[in-house]
Amino acid sequence: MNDLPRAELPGSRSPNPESLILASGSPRRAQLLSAAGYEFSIQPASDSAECGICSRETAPEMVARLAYRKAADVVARIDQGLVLAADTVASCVGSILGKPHNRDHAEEMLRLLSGREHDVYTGVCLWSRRNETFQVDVVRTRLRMSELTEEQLSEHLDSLRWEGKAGAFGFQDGNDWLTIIGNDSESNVVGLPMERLAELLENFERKAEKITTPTIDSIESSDSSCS
Ligand SMILES: Cc1cn([C@H]2C[C@H](O)[C@@H](COP(=O)(O)OP(=O)(O)OP(=O)(O)O)O2)c(=O)[nH]c1=O
Repeated sequence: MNDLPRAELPGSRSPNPESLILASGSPRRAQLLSAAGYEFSIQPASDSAECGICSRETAPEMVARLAYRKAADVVARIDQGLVLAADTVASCVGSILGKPHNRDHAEEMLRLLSGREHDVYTGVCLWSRRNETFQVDVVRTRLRMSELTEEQLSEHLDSLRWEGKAGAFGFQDGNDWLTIIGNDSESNVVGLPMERLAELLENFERKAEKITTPTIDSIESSDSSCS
């Protein structure tokens, strides 16, 4: 056991002795972790960890891969700690919607989502530097967006609340045209599935995989069509 302060892991019977490092620049992820009482430091992954497109990937495969890449990027820069990385996208009628590049892109996404049900996926990667083990998981939340009027669309685009948000909307912004279907996780939409995260942290030592296993290849595809 080292001398670092322990990560506070609510609900955990044996707290992980490694300090928790959030590998994210997302203010929403930091807020969710703080609100749940976790102690952590922040080291965002570099932008290059998030690039890479593979046309054959599904949304859950993509968020798993990107969460893994973001964690790996930060792990390479630290000597100790338990790294937590995540990636969130929306998925609707076969299209994967990440963060919009500009207003037109945001409008295109919202017109696709308008009046439809869609899924938000968040991939989470926990990676122990001490043990060189990792675990990746993906959580889905199903939502419905009411048909947007032209006025609602313009108001939302003008507000710029779409910036930096997958699918060009923020569930946390309290829009009455967005609802979660069933009991799916709300925090998952905003960037971290807190209920699943607590379970992952609780069971991490038992379920994490050694870094040298072939599982890595299934996450970090070496396929040449994926750059
Ligand atoms: C769907 C949705 C996404 N989001 C946000 C969460 C994420 O910050 C963002 C998706 O982009 P991500 O690439 O997952 O995260 P990020 O670039 O903001 O931060 P980092 O890579 O450093 O971790 O969209 C909301 O805030 N509300 C929502 O309702």
